[in-house]
Amino acid sequence: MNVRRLSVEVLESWQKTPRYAADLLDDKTRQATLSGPNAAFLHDIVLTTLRNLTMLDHWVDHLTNGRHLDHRTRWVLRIGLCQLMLLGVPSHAAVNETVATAGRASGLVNAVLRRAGREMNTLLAQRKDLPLAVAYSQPEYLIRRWIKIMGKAKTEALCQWNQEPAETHIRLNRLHDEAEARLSKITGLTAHATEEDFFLVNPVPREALKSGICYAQDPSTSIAPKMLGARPGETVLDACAAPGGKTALIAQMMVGEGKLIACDSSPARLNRLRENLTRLRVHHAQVMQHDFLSSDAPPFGDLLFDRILLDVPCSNTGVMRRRIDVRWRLNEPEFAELAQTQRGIAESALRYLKPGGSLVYSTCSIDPEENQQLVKALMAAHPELEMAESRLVFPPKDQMDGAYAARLVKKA
Ligand SMILES: C[S@@+](CC[C@H](N)C(=O)[O-])C[C@H]1O[C@@H](n2cnc3c(N)ncnc32)[C@H](O)[C@@H]1O
Repeated sequence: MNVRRLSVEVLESWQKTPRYAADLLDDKTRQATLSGPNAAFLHDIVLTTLRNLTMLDHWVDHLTNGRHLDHRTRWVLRIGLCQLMLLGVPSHAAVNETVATAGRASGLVNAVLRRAGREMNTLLAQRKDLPLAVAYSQPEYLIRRWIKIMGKAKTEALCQWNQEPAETHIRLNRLHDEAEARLSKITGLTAHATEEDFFLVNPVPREALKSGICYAQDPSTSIAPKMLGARPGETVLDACAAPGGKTALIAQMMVGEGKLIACDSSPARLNRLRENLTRLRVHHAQVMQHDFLSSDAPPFGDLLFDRILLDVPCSNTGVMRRRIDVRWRLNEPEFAELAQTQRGIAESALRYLKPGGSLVYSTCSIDPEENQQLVKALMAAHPELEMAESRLVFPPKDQMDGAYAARLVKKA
């Protein structure tokens, strides 16, 4: 099984389809029945290549003297350089195995990778002098936008953060009676310093996740549900709920008492939400399909809620380390489009908030257009709203995924 050939296949289909790299990797791993070190190596090559795409292209262009290359040859060179320059694969293995996948371009690939071996130290040393967009492989418009928002030092810290492979955290699911006892027997868990019931895991405890005693989620995902502060007996709406990480935590806080309605507009994502809630033993949530941008009456009728969580769709700029596709799929006009969607969902959901009730608006974005500016405009249009608290998580400072949450109270 040639892992290099498989990685080129995954990267070529990533370029042709809008599918996520992680999903393509899962499919390929299954089809090729890869496991253990081979599966891990395939993941490493593909994700490291995508995370360093601009840097690798800079090297490809230098080492080929700017020669025009077909798509496949470029991917072969990128994965070859990725192994040599970034993954520390011994040069004979990186060169020979990559050349073997190159077909008619094998002569060129061989010459370029051998030249890279000779120039490696110089090329790596030159990285620090390159523009941030090249050295950290982030789109130029994002770098410009971030420098304007937060200055160069914080932008560089964020770029550095985004280049590290993401760690996996799990949350202990207290709705499962045996969760605590069973989790205590698992090795490789480190309790999170500040977020209760969250653990850094290595390796990922797949059987424990399947059994529902825990759920894979970053500690930052608990901020909005905790800010919402749902209590037993209340009537609570999670308006954009799928796949359900936050719904499950809200359900745990309500200890099964009261009314919890979990909505989402996407039927496919609602299926995942139902599966997750069943596995996590969330029995009292009612799952309903509703598009908060449509003029349809909501399936929960004229119910008003004590608390509403609005975990709206967003740019995902807080989770770019984890979601490698984001930087290459997002474009600048989308920020304004997203803000319009977010505002529309917020306007619609506000109608169902009781006087005296709380609405938590949250995103996994670090961009003010989707966060502070949006909430400010919403409050300006709704003088009945008061800001109770807000928090922006900045990954390099807080050492977790980026997120924003603001709790707005509707005056009684
Ligand atoms: C950030 S995700 C929610 C994540 C979820 N809260 C969790 O913790 O697992 C945003 C969700 O909003 C849903 N969504 C997008 N537009 C919507 C709309 N107009 N009305 C309701 N849900 C919508 C998407 O399908 C997506 O599942």
